Amino acid sequence: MKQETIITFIGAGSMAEALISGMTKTLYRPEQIIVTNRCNQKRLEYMQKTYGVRTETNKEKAVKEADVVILAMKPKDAAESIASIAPAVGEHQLIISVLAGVTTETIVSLIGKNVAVVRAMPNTSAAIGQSATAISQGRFAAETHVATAKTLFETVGIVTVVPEHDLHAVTGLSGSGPAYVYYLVEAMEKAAEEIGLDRTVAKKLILQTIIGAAQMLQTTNKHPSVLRKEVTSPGGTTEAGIQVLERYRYQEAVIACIKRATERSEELGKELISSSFSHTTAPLR
Ligand SMILES: NC(=O)C1=CN([C@@H]2O[C@H](COP(=O)(O)OP(=O)(O)OC[C@H]3O[C@@H](n4cnc5c(N)ncnc54)[C@H](OP(=O)(O)O)[C@@H]3O)[C@@H](O)[C@H]2O)C=CC1
Ligand SMILES: O=C(O)[C@@H]1CCC=N1
Repeated sequence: MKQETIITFIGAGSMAEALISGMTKTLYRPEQIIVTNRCNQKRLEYMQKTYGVRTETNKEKAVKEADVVILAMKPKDAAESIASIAPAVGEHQLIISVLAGVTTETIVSLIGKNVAVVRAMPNTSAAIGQSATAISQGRFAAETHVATAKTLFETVGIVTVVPEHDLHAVTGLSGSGPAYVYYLVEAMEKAAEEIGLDRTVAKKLILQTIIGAAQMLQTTNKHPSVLRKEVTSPGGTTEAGIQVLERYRYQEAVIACIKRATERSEELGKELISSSFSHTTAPLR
């Protein structure tokens, strides 16, 4: 990607911030990034002060200046938001969407032009360069557009290219994934308090336990069940603990959670279609 590429974010929330934080630490100068949102002026001031990026309240102007436009609003706001920028979008531009559930075909239809769209599903660990991102190519996107998107997301973590229908599952798995881990940590912190450990000591131990386990998975390449068995002495403490997790059907709960999140991604896409195109017969997938 050329150093002078201008990237405009439509939306300045958690995901935009995570990406901007990672991107400005690596390949991009803050001046290459323009951030817009709906109306939260304080948020734009924060983004400008924190990352040095340019901010713009005139969305059309921000879009016209861009080589790459990143859609980073909630799916429920997408119809109104994309309609408001559509007249400013040119067919030379690359549109990257991080919207959960919303297909490239829906975005092309909302813009109403044969524009290159790459759909991406990063996660908030982008903020520290540790996102697990999957991307897919829209109908009018060329390989060069995919390469541009890949380069962009590689500044904030690892990137894999998947067929678009897989992106719902990716969203349920790794898009939402950090929240499942944080939820586990919340529970471990509550448990530590109940069993009488000092909060600061417990926090330190929990954090290193998570980091250590993640790095064991990465560096040893052993199957998680093998690593689990290495911790579990017959008749010991781990076995006793895991028996309780089994009684509460821990694995079943996690599997159901990821399936439900995947299904919700599909629903979000359909909700946007039915709210945007209920009066048309536009061919959408
Ligand atoms: N959070 C996450 O972990 C992940 C999120 N995503 C996706 O990223 C997208 C954004 O999520 P997230 O950052 O969490 O959401 P936030 O609610 O944090 O941010 C949404 C942003 O969109 C802006 N916005 C709303 N309407 C418009 C509009 N009409 N024009 C321009 N901007 C608008 C809001 O501006 P204002 O404040 O002014 O209303 C706000 O800056 C979603 O589609 C989500 O599916 C994908 C992967 C992970
Ligand atoms: O919760 C959501 O809908 C978004 C998509 C993936 C993570 N956050």
